[in-house]
Amino acid sequence: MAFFTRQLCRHFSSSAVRNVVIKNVTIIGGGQMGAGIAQVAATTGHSVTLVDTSDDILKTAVKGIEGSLKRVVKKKFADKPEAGEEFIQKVLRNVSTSTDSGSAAQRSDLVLEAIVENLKIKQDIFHQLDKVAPEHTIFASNTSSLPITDIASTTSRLDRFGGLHFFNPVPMMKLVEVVATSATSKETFDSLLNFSKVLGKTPVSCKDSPGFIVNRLLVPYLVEAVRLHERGHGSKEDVDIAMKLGAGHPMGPFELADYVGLDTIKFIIDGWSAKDPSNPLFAPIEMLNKLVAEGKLGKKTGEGFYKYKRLIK
Ligand SMILES: CCCCCCCCCCCCCC(=O)CC(=O)SCCNC(=O)CCNC(=O)[C@H](O)C(C)(C)COP(=O)(O)OP(=O)(O)OC[C@H]1O[C@@H](n2cnc3c(N)ncnc32)[C@H](O)[C@@H]1OP(=O)(O)O
Ligand SMILES: NC(=O)C1=CN([C@@H]2O[C@H](COP(=O)(O)OP(=O)(O)OC[C@H]3O[C@@H](n4cnc5c(N)ncnc54)[C@H](O)[C@@H]3O)[C@@H](O)[C@H]2O)C=CC1
Repeated sequence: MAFFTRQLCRHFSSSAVRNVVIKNVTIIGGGQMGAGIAQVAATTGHSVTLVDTSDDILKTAVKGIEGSLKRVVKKKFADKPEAGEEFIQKVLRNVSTSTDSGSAAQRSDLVLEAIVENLKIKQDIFHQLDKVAPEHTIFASNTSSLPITDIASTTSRLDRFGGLHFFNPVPMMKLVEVVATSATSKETFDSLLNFSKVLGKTPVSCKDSPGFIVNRLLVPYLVEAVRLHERGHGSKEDVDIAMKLGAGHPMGPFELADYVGLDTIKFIIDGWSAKDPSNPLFAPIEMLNKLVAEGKLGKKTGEGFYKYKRLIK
């Protein structure tokens, strides 16, 4: 039946592809974001294949998903630990792993990419997958900062390409920014919007403009926090306390930067700086560059702006 559906879909011209009901999902990248998205998609009954470059990374990703599910069931099944364990096993059965993105994509309604924030690497992956994925398959990127139009440009399915920008930690954060390029079809956009809702998230519609909505506003705030500190106008600790107690943020800017990952932040700043070199917002951030050069990438490596006892997974 799946084979028949695939063949049928191959016969559609791209403009004839209807709304795709997303059931089988391939997620490329099993890091913080990919693992979180896989967890939420599997929890909501999707069949998920998580792809990364090695089995070791994938093992760590699945362990991370299990750990996060344990936190979820502690609440959800507080009085029924056995039902909680059953729930975890049921969700995990919906997740398979692979180092072969091509064969995973062949079985997918949606290929969602959550790999390093590097345009060329993202473009190369989608270029390869475009050749093997069924005609109806929608491609989407979870990029924080790169134009979806640029990522999609190496494929022949511009109408079936959009942005699905999740927030970290994915199981807790309710927002998804659904991004349409000028070429994204209405059917594709509606399918992505609907998928976000089925995941239990609240989607907002975004144009393919730098930073979409949240990061357009968040990045200047985070940059100004670090500049303020570099000018000697406040310690990291005081800046974080101030923004938590004075502005009601759950994390201060330095805590949040460590949580996002300083390598990812550096990719974002360097990428925007290359595009807009005279913009003072993107001038090099010495503290950030030094920490990344030392491999101190934030909470995920145990040290960033702060030191952590327990690594997050
Ligand atoms: C300064 C540097 C300058 C650099 C400038 C450049 C800037 C460029 C930046 C670009 C950023 C790009 C990132 C991006 O694209 C978009 C993003 O994702 S931005 C990040 C958005 N996320 C946030 O803002 C997170 C804010 N924090 C929180 O909401 C909370 O702190 C958090 C929910 C993470 C944790 O809550 P907290 O109360 O602090 O801690 P607890 O550990 O007690 O957790 C509370 C509650 O939540 C459960 N939980 C937490 N994490 C998970 C998980 N992963 N899985 C399952 N459950 C989880 C936990 O179990 C607790 O449950 P209880 O029942 O309440 O005990
Ligand atoms: N960290 C955050 O708070 C957020 C990040 N994002 C975006 O999500 C994407 C991923 O970010 P994170 O999960 O934080 O990064 P991460 O560093 O935790 O994970 C990236 C994963 O991609 C894998 N990978 C790299 N190249 C690959 C390839 N060619 N094929 C398959 N897997 C590959 C890596 O092995 C790693 O496991 C980035 O585009 C980032 O901008 C979006 C929202 C929030």
